[in-house]
Amino acid sequence: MFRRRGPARLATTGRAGSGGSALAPGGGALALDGVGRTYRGGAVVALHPTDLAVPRGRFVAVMGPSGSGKSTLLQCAAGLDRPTSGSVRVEGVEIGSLKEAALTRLRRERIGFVFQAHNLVPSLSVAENVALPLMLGGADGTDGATARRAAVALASVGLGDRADDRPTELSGGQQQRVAIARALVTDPAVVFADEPTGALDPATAHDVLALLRQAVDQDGHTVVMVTHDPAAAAWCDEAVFLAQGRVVAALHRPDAERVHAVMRRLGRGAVAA
Ligand SMILES: Nc1ncnc2c1ncn2[C@@H]1O[C@H](COP(=O)(O)OP(=O)(O)OP(=O)(O)O)[C@@H](O)[C@H]1O
Repeated sequence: MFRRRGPARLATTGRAGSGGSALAPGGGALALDGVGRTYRGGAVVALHPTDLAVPRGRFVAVMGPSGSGKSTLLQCAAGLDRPTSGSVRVEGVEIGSLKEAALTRLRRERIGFVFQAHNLVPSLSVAENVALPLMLGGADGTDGATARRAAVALASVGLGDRADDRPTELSGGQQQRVAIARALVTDPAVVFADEPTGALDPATAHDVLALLRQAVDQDGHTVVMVTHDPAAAAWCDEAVFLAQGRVVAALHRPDAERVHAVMRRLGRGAVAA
């Protein structure tokens, strides 16, 4: 388990002989056990076998140089890609054992996604966009309960008064907040955020990160966020650093300066913390 308090740690524990790394063993919201991904019959190793356990109610940043395996890790953890080795458990459910339909349902109901491009549907209202995961899951849109859940999620991101607008009537930051409401509306086990502030100016990025932090602190959500930005990582409880497909470092309660220092080291080719 991650520790809430304690000294900063750069050290990670390796899997003997595999180069994988673990912040901590155990279950919780998300657990990767020896998850690896290769391409071209093993010629390209995007992710070496990796262990990672994320307890509920944590905000975790995944960082590392370009090509280090961040997206690969995220895609495997979120059930968007099938790893070539190891297992992923979401709330204890091993997703590799699920058939495609069950995996789709798990992704829809237990996982939230926030991407750099928010992918809102322009022809739907803001409220309808937020309700979309519920509707796709078979919710009855006419009984009021779906609309109420969407309204609560929208209010939680401060956009309760924009429910009837179209996404194009909102600013980029507001659209990203709608995307966060949409990710949270199903009360997922884990929210995966891939560069959620990559397209935003610093002030707007600040607001979006504060919302994700609030989702963790106030509502007990779990967020795993890929980011290149040390200032974004500083909002997290933990930062894990990848280099050449391996977890090579971790920071507890990271601050931007220490994150910068690790990234500088990794940029110079140092892969051992
Ligand atoms: N479909 C694929 N076929 C072959 N190699 C791939 C494929 N997808 C990813 N890779 C390789 O796997 C490695 C990790 O890629 P990944 O996209 O996970 O890195 P990343 O850290 O997310 O990079 P970035 O920060 O630039 O988005 C890279 O060397 C990449 O070229």
